[in-house]
Amino acid sequence: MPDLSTPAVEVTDLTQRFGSVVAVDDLSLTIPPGMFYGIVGPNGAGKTTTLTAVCGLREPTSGSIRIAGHDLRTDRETALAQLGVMMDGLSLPERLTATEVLRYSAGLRGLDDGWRARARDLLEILGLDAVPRTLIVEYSTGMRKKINLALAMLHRPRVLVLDEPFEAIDPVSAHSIEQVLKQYVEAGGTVVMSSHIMDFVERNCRRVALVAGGRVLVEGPVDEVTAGSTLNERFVELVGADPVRPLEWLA
Ligand SMILES: Nc1ncnc2c1ncn2[C@@H]1O[C@H](COP(=O)(O)OP(=O)(O)OP(=O)(O)O)[C@@H](O)[C@H]1O
Repeated sequence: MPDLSTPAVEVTDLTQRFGSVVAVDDLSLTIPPGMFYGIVGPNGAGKTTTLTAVCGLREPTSGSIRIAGHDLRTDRETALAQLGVMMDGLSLPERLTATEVLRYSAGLRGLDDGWRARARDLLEILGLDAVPRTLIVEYSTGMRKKINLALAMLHRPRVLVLDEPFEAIDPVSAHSIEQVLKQYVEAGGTVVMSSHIMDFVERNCRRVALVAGGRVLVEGPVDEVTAGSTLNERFVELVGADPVRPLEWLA
């Protein structure tokens, strides 16, 4: 069972500037352990930038991050050991097969032999066991997502950080991934994920943060945030949607 007194992830006053662009603007989030936590927001809201900082992949302009109580700056190795990360753009050893990549990762992490059974299960559930000889370089976008998820889970981290995990994933695979993540949370893990799939967030996440312009617009239990509407409706209401003017050249 998770230590319920220590947040799984604590982001305090996080700011990330890129030149004159303020991608994340004094953002704070406290993510309790043992739950599905969703981060939603429009394109360019700062979701990926926030998750990139949480994973220790970029030093923020200012602010602090703690993973299961470990400060990412002062206790980096222990903080990162708590995390499994699935983000686009993370490089993979392209000339290896899925099993070889998992073996490589297990070796780097110094995992005991239990990784083999976990790897078999993950490859089977994610449907990657059907292409045992295919090299990563030959993988489709969705297959890359899946091997990244397997890599993220292989060492049984306390916290999984997933940036848009269902983008480019077919419905059957999405269903399998949803079941895997549910089991992971039931076993005490924490999933922090960004998504544009409101339906998924509403169905699975216990809490949600709606981010726009690098700030948290609203945060709380999903049913409080939705307040009787759907998450999709609340999203549009809070973020604001401009009416689309008629395109005369389509007439
Ligand atoms: N490396 C970078 N250099 C410059 N600007 C960046 C960089 N990364 C992100 N930005 C800018 O920061 C802002 C937030 O981007 P971010 O990718 O975090 O948004 P997002 O909420 O993940 O969006 P999406 O839903 O489209 O993936 C955007 O204005 C983006 O253009």
